[in-house]
Amino acid sequence: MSIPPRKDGIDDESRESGCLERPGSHRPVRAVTLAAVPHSATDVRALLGRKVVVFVGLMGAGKTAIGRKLAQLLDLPFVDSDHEIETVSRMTIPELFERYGEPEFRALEQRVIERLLREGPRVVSTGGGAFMNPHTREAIASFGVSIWLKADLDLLMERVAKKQNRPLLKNADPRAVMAKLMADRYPVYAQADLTVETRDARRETITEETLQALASHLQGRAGSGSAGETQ
Ligand SMILES: Nc1ncnc2c1ncn2[C@@H]1O[C@H](COP(=O)(O)OP(=O)(O)O)[C@@H](O)[C@H]1O
Ligand SMILES: O=C(O)C1=C[C@@H](OP(=O)(O)O)[C@@H](O)[C@H](O)C1
Ligand SMILES: [Mg+2]
Repeated sequence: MSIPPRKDGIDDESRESGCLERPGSHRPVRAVTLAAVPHSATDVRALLGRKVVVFVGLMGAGKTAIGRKLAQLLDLPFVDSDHEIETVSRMTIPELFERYGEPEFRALEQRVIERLLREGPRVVSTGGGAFMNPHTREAIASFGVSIWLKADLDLLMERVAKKQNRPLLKNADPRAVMAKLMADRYPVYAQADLTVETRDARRETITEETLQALASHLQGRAGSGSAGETQ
């Protein structure tokens, strides 16, 4: 009794050798797919050249946390624009909002980010409202590669609940405020050069995924000479 052929039509010898024969041809074709080789941080650093990596996105997305880790991987300086604002003003963000109001905070934020962008290659994590300013967006487009770190509402709310340092959320219904900010800001964040979806995963995992997304983006630019992409 002969062994019935397998349903997929591939004989055992071909399966073991990883070679298939195309119907009507005698040239063996490799049936194995090479996994994409991850890019090293050194490659990405070289591809970046003088560009600044800029994180944008809503409060709680992890811009500060992931930006810091990515800077370590790339061996670049890390600056968080909110921390820089606090240093130059010698006030906390809530104090600035309270004493001078949001418009003053936004003006200072614009000046600080423009300076940081001119100071050479680095990773900059911005505060959630910074990218809404058209001048800041323009400066980021000239000097940087922008990454929108995108998260869902539940994750954002879980993360921001840990600290009471975000004046916009000092409200009876912070979830409704965040939902409104999502509706207002997402079309603008979508103008970033690339989007990285984040989730409840280890910082190291999200940072590595960000590195690979950045590599693909920069390689695309290097290869095609195109201005950029939005995912
Ligand atoms: N991948 C992650 N896993 C667990 N906690 C995270 C992660 N990313 C950020 N966090 C935490 O969530 C909170 C908000 O992150 P943060 O980086 O400050 O966000 P953003 O700067 O976008 O507002 C912080 O307490 C931070 O430690
Ligand atoms: O979304 C915003 O407008 C803000 C986000 C905050 O930064 P994070 O996004 O780092 O929390 C901080 O800049 C300020 O409270 C205003
Ligand atoms: Mg932050």
